[in-house]
Amino acid sequence: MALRGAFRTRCGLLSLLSQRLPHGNHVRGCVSPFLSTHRRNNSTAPKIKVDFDQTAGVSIMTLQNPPVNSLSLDFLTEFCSALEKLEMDKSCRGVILTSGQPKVFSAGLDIMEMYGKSPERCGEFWRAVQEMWLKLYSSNMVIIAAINGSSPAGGCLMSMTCDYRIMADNPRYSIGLNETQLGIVAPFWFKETMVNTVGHRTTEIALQLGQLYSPTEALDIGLVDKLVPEDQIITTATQTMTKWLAVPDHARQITKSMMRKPTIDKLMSKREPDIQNFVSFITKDPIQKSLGLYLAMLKKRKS
Ligand SMILES: CC/C=C\C/C=C\C/C=C\C=C\CC(=O)SCCNC(=O)CCNC(=O)[C@H](O)C(C)(C)COP(=O)(O)OP(=O)(O)OC[C@H]1O[C@@H](n2cnc3c(N)ncnc32)[C@H](O)[C@@H]1OP(=O)(O)O
Repeated sequence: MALRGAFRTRCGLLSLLSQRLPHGNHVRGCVSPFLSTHRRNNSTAPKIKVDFDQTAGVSIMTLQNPPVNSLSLDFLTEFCSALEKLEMDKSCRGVILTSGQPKVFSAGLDIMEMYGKSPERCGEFWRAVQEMWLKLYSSNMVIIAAINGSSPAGGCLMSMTCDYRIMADNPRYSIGLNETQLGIVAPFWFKETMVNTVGHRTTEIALQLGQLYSPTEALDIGLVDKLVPEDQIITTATQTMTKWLAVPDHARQITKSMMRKPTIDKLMSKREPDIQNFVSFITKDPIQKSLGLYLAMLKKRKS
């Protein structure tokens, strides 16, 4: 049933894009799903900047994958490797995640990684998405998200893996799991991460509608924990970190694990079927057509 519903994607995509277009700039006419070019970030520049304050034991990880910090395979690989290094460094007890790109924390999974790719490549990509989630969600460090821009879908997932979320109080920004609006389905571990964050009923509504929330709405439902003016986001995250690091590590870590272990264990025991499920879903023709349309519309709304 879920798959059948998800195949009715054209309508969902169009309605999402027309909702998102600023100031009545609606999609006009028919958009070709065929994309001959797409500006890619093929740069070899580091996609993650790590600034470690040895005295405080805190690293700031700045996401810098222009233009919108989409989670590509390269980005995820570099991110996991940087996080693993910090995890293994006993002098690093806390991480602040933030974006180096204007207006966007992360645009979520890189749609180009799911469009027109071989099943093998899609599988490799999905394993990297799982790995990012597993590393963040099970980290022994305190992780605080300093959400200084929009954070849809995978960007919201990334934020929800953190222990505390501070968002810039700018009504132009939005956050949420909007997958259904793209005609795709948030996997069970996305869903459970959201349930663990905002509760079952709120998640049920949010996921079915593919709802994106303004910062004020996100604060209301508990999707973020604090709103601050954008220029205060890092100082607030640093102050919050000091409070969290005042708690003895072992007690905090065991408590965190107790809260999150059932969800982590569930994905660990279903990793391969979850990859197969994703590959078989995403490579279906109707899903591919929808993703193509969505990408084309993302570009078109600029012109
Ligand atoms: C039964 C179930 C079985 C299995 C499970 C199956 C499926 C689950 C599968 C997938 C789950 C996916 C989760 C995701 O994360 S999907 C990604 C969703 N993301 C979005 O919808 C965000 C789209 N982007 C935006 O809304 C905006 O770009 C923005 C608000 C983030 C920023 O707006 P701006 O106005 O600042 O920037 P733009 O001009 O829109 O974009 C600039 C540039 O970047 C390109 N782009 C934007 N987002 C993405 C993206 N996610 N991936 C790739 N590329 C992206 C955009 O096209 C522009 O490109 P050009 O400069 O025109 O080349």
